Amino acid sequence: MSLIKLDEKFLGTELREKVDAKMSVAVEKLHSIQEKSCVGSEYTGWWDYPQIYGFNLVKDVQAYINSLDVAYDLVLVIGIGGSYLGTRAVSSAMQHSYQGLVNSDKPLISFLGHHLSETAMIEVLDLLDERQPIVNVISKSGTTTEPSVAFRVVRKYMEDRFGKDEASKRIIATTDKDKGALRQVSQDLGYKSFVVPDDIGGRYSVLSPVGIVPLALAKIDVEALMEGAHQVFNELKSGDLNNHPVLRYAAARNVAYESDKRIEILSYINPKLFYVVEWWKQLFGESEGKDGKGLFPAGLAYTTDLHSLGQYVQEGVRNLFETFIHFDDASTSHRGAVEQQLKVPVSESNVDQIGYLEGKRINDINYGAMVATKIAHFDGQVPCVEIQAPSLSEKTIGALFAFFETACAVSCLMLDVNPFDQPGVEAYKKNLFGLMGKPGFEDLGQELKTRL
Ligand SMILES: O=P(O)(O)OC[C@H]1O[C@](O)(CO)[C@@H](O)[C@@H]1O
Repeated sequence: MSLIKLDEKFLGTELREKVDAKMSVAVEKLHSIQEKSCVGSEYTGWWDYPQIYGFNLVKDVQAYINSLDVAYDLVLVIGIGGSYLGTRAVSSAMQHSYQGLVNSDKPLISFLGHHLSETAMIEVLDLLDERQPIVNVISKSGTTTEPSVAFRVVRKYMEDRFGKDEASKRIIATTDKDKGALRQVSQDLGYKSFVVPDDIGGRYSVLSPVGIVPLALAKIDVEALMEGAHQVFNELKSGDLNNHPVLRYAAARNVAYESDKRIEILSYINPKLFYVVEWWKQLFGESEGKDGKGLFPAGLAYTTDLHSLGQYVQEGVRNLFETFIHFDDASTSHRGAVEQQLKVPVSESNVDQIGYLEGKRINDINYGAMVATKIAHFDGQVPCVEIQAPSLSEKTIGALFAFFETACAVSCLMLDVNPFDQPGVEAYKKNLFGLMGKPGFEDLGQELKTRL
């Protein structure tokens, strides 16, 4: 039985039949990934990564962390896109939302290098002042502008505060095994370093050292994360693949696209999943949005967004396909791993007119709102599927990573696009080089300035 399930009831009969008819193609595309015969096959190192490398990686990283001779209470992750989103997805979901303000034996985790906001950088420097930081700078290419700028700022801060020797013990680099400026800097300054595998692109890299090192530093259960992913990859190696939720989700997206849907909304009812959805947006956006094709990946937080964008989803342009994501019973306390429940209190007066909810768990009301929304959206011509996972944990998030990575690659192949490149991202990067005067981009810079 699959760890993650897919409910297709509200896809509608017509689309469900179309999904059935697509399943042989989905299975064939999965096999082309497994056999490394698909387009972009040189970047399929994420497939089955837990079994091949992941569990050993976890042991190596834990051994390294146990051998650290600096104390820390803050992990600062510097990276952008696939070099930070997976880590942020897991840490936001698993740590207390007010980590740092409530009692906890776990370090705070913070992020930089994913923007160019001076104010936000200054605020992170303020935070570093309050803490004993350890820094993990992560860039596969080692040359991305945003993390390079942030790292230069933080490196100076660390060297000024701790001196070069101790700073080099508090900085860990994760980058290409031999290419790029970050590899050079870490060799020159003696940083501990980890390698981003050649055959894994940024957005598929969360289970590699890119995610495992910072998450382990933050004392998150990375072995369980790996175990969850391993379980899903294993499920996809045999059995009745025609009915496997990963492939049915990929086929449902494809069928929705062919039925003129152009936007996929990933809806969630637990605010702690915000960055899981941000991770998903990069995964599908960079993988599928090319050659003039692809569903635009959007995220909606319910019930919050029902009071802002809900009107559009119900009655705006009918080009939407919606995927709901639901974890069973997500109320475990992140302070002590003790199951906690919260019910609507009984009240003598019913002046607020919610007496009918007395004694009900908030979670049950929340799920009720999700089901109500799903039916309403289906009735408003938005075909919907629901991804159902066991209770929120490192293991289920790991399973979800494997679920979405595989579904994304299959979905792209069904659309005849390369799931593993992102040529379109270069356009803004080149323009920025031109406008900021990078050597070699002077002519482009001149030309752009005449257009301003
Ligand atoms: O790890 P790097 O090389 O800094 O790249 C970060 C991100 O930038 C991109 O190359 C472009 O957005 C992503 O694919 C990647 O996740």
